Amino acid sequence: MSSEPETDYEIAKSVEEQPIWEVTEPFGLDKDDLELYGDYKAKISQDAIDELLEGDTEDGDVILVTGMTPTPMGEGKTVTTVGLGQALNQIGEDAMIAIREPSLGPVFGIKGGAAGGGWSQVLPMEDINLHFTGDIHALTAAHNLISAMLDAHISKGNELNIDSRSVAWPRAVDHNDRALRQTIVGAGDSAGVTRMDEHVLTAASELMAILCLAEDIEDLKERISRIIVAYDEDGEPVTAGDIEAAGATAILLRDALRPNIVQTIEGTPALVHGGPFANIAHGTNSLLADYVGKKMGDYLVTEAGFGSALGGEKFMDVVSQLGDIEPSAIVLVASVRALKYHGLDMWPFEGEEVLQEEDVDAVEAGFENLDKHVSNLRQFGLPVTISINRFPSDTDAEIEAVREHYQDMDGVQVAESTVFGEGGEGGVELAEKVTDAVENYDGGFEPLYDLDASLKEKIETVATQIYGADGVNYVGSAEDDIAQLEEMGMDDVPVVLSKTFHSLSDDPAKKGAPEGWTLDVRELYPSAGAGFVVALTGDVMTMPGLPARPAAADMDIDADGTISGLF
Ligand SMILES: Nc1ncnc2c1ncn2[C@@H]1O[C@H](COP(=O)(O)OP(=O)(O)O)[C@@H](O)[C@H]1O
Ligand SMILES: O=COP(=O)(O)O
Ligand SMILES: [Mg+2]
Repeated sequence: MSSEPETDYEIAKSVEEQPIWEVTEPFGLDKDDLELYGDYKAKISQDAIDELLEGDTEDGDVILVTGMTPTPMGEGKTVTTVGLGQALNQIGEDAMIAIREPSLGPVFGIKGGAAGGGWSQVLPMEDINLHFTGDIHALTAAHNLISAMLDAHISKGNELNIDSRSVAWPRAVDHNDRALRQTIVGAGDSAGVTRMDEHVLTAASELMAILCLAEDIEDLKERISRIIVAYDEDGEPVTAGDIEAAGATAILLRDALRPNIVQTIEGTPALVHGGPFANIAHGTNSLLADYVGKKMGDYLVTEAGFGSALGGEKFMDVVSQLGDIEPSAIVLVASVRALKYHGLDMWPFEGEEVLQEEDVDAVEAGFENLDKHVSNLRQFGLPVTISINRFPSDTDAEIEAVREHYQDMDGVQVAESTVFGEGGEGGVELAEKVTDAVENYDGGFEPLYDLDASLKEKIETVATQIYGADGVNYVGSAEDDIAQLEEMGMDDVPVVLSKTFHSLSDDPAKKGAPEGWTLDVRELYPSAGAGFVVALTGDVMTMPGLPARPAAADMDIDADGTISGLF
């Protein structure tokens, strides 16, 4: 290792971690409240969760970190969440953070880990990016138990008269493996029914969403039993409860339901729990982690995936209406590289090198995208602070251009953040501006739609007011799906729109703030256990694929267990 640690892994290994109970103690959790997984990782015990949630401690303020439409590399929401949490503690506040658990898919794929980076990471990063406390493995096992019980039912008498062509429950795996997108199961099993099947990434499993929304074991089991796994010959839904899978599935998730707690590089307590992506699911960590976090701290900094039109919108229209949580302030992460990516209208993505050359004109041309995210977020009645996440190649002229463009804009403030390179110290301006915004917040938060609006009204509200579409085309099975959902009484729930994260529109090639287009919704299906409806647009993959040379190709481990290539 060179004198100065350089990679995320080297920086993480250069830090002396504290025993996790010493990190949580000042925030009200002592060693007896934790179920230790070694000295640096723990789950919070059910008794401690119950005590926190039933206690009369006032909830802290929730700061939601979202972002502009990102390059495929990501623009630093997780880094900013960790860095801002550290910065708030540096300025004397009691702040917690809550983030999602990384999936092995992107870790070994393109994007790499999701434990932050530089001097704003959660530790132990290699555990968190790999097996952590086993929650995602438990989810995968639980998901596939339902699949196995469903196929056993179909091939052993099929008492429920399931139409094997209408199975609605895929299999799951926690890898980006395009070869598993469409599969044939039951081949060669003489008693079995050979049928088409598919695999989703575990992050896209409805069980992941359920784990992130369930409040206790009873709620978990009840949600699982509501999962629609297939339809019978009369088109009636068949649930996981109908095939008697709810109890066993809940057993497999018993421990996974409890939030994990670790620490940041600077010793800020970090809840890491659940991992739905925001393009194919609702995109934020578990409600239980949020509930515990806002009891433990005066501030809870949490992130929602991809750009604000995906994770941000879903946090405020879906999560805040399904759970007891709402933000008091928004941090909108912007980067010079993403502004240039939009300003240069770059698609397909040509790599970060092109975006590292100084180009103030391209930065200014990219404001179209960031302006749209600002105006979108202001519709929710929340104060917005733009955090310019400074990368090493950014120049003062580029940063100044961003500051100038937003410093006099109504309803928004701007701060430069160097938390990647400097940890909490690099986020003091951001922390001071965000706490100021929270203090002056008038409590005007409102989701964009009421739950009693029709499914079409909800979809059209998001499409026109957030994505910038002129309207919505219902193609494929969408109209029939809506009719069936209304008949099932699944129309008074939030809608999770599944859409590309590369654009505000449903066309990944369109950068900036596309106008004069219509959103195509091609299919809708119920997530009856999670309590929302998913609407599919474009050709978003619930099973991403690996590139020809994935990040995994550069990973290695040496004789003493030192890992390289994990970032
Ligand atoms: N200011 C920065 N300088 C250098 N690298 C950064 C910076 N911010 C983020 N990164 C890196 O960019 C990638 C995306 O950051 P991340 O916080 O995961 O983004 P997001 O959560 O928005 O997807 C990670 O590899 C991270 O380490
Ligand atoms: O769901 C996506 O999350 P990130 O934007 O943090 O990668
Ligand atoms: Mg992230």
